[in-house]
Amino acid sequence: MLRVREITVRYGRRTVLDRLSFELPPGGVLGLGGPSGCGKSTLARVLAMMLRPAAGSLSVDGVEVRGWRQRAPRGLRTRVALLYQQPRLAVDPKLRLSEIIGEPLAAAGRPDRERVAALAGEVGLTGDLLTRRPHEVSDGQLQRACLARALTLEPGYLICDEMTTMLDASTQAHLVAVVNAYRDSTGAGVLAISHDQVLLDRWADSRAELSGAGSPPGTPSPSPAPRWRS
Ligand SMILES: Nc1ncnc2c1ncn2[C@@H]1O[C@H](COP(=O)(O)OP(=O)(O)OP(=O)(O)O)[C@@H](O)[C@H]1O
Repeated sequence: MLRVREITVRYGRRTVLDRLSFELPPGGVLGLGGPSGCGKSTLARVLAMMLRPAAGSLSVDGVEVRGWRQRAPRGLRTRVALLYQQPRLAVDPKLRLSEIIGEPLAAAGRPDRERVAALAGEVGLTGDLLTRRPHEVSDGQLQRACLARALTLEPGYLICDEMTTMLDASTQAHLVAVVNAYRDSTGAGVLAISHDQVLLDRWADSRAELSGAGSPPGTPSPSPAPRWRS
């Protein structure tokens, strides 16, 4: 279980998440919607240990997270993988696709070409694409590489933050199918964040909505707390 308890996140003086509690169980796909700016990506970054909340706690399978970003213990950090909407912001432009997919394995000190090739095949990347760099492939091909990279260390939780928003229908369907197959074979928990109600209707086993925005920058709000509905 990925569990946040009473987390508060502020950007400057603005409170975006106010004492929010939330659980992502293993084994299912939870679809998360909510109006633009309500804090969905902020929550995703907290769950991936990339953003330290001002207050509250996060636990991963019962282990409380005490360090954030690079200070999070590797064993915890690699339990949760995050996929963004814009793959170009998530990769080193100098690396070849094979190196991008293999990054987590290399960082863990166990490079594994065969695993990289197998994952590339699963996400539908042909061998000729693996030697290319990000500027030589399409957004969809790069997102496929990012998904393969996210799966290399077999995370227990996968946070898909508008993962397929910029992509054509067939790439979207393929990536969702890869995530579902991964979920089926490993029992991972998936958080699917999207504005696309049709996609969430098809993809998610359960749904939740983050609603209520914080106050505009610099102005106090009588009720900045997002409300959680499921
Ligand atoms: N690094 C930051 N510094 C300051 N404000 C930020 C930062 N990141 C996000 N915000 C603000 O916090 C609020 C929540 O942003 P967030 O990206 O979490 O919302 P969201 O629900 O994912 O929005 P969308 O659906 O449009 O992607 C927004 O008003 C945004 O402008």
